[in-house]
Amino acid sequence: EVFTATEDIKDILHTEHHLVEILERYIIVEQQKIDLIQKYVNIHQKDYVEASKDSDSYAGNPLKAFVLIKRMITEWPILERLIKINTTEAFVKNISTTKENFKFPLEEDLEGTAIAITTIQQTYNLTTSSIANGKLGNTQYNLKLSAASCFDISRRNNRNKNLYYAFSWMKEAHKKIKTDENSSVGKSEILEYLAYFEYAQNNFKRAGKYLNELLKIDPSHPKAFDNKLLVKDRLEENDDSNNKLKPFKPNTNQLTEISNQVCRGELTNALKYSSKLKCYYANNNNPFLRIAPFRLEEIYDNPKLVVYHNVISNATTEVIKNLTKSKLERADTVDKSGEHKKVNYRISKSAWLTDKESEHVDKLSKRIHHMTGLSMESAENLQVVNYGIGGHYRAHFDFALAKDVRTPGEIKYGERLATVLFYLSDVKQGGYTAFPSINVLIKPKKGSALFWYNLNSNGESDFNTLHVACPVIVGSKWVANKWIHERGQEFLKPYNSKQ
Ligand SMILES: O=C(O)CCC(=O)C(=O)O
Ligand SMILES: [Fe+2]
Repeated sequence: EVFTATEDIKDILHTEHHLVEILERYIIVEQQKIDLIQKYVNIHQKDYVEASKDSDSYAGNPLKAFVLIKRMITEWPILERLIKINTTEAFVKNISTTKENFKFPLEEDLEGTAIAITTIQQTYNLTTSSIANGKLGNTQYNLKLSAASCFDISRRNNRNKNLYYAFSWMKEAHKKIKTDENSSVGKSEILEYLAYFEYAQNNFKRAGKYLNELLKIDPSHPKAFDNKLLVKDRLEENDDSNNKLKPFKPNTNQLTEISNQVCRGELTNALKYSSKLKCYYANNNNPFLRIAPFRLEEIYDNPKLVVYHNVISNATTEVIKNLTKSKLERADTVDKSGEHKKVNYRISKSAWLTDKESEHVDKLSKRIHHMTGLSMESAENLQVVNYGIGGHYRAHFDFALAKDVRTPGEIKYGERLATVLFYLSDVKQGGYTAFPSINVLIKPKKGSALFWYNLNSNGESDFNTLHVACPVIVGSKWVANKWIHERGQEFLKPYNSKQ
């Protein structure tokens, strides 16, 4: 699928462009054909008008007869052949090779993108109307969704039992259909859904209202009449408990709620990227770094969380992204049985790069050693990630939990002691890294890196390192993870190393 990495969406844009070029060529060829046929028709009609005035003298004129016969003998066969030339076949073949050789979206991409819109909406508290009219966050884009698109998003939410948003998008479709005359979705379909949603919320009055509206435009609607009787019964029951409204609520849970709040920057005293604990140039007593020390910003003390500014050059970020592009695979998680599973709480594609693969990757590992003072002996390869539409990763720890199965690497090298998270791109809107337990929110900045310890000074899992990749609203987010394990750090005593 393509929606899980914005890099792949770019390919889709190229695919459509290529298809349109084929269409343009097809139009030219067909147009030439039509033009020639039209020319023949015109000549005939001109002659015919003249001949019908006096067909005897027309037919008796040797010159006119010659021209007519010649046209029939020589030009008609050409025309016949021309009409028979099958330009469609080559065209169809061209289209299907394009579909084979270019990336083409699937139904699951449409589904994934619709879900992504709802995720963005829920995380950032955006109204359906504003999104449907092209507004994302504080930015107005030049795009309005049609009634049919709103209807589609509603139905997908309905199928996923996300009734709050299904209802909201259907109301939006209803609003839009009033001005959308050539809509591919009918007003009666929308009204039928709205009546059903109102009924499900015990709002029988409104359900009745929608059914009346439906019967007005479609008096023989197969279900509307029966449903109206049902609604009437419920209204006449006069049973209070029955008539209590049960408004839909967004599906959520406490952890999602807190994650969303921190992603929105709403948690009280949430530390922002620029709120400085301390900012200084570090050289870690490394002679290399005395010349070009790292610009380091301390964000949090316990767990230790720091940002290194401008730690990776533009050239290196581009090389790393390019090395990754052909290898990107949908991020999955490994379940208890050891099976890889695609999950909707992690919308991204990723690939691993080894130090051997490129001197840029190798240099980066050495740089991490100089930055952190930690040994790279037990570090994992570099994981490069490109997020997709609404790309995110729900609240998680980078260390394994007690219930998780340990990978052979984890058994051999110990836990993920520390994480270095490089930002390989800026993100236009959204896509922050958030730490709900300590109210820290970090805005991705191309070239900087976030570093934190996952284990406390006793080597125990630090649950305050819980973190989220907040949904990307607009933009392409690229990051790279380097996980450093316990093994190899024994003599470095990194735990208590205070600068
Ligand atoms: O992309 C981010 O902001 C965080 C990524 C992350 O936590 C991970 O990949 O483990
Ligand atoms: Fe993580």
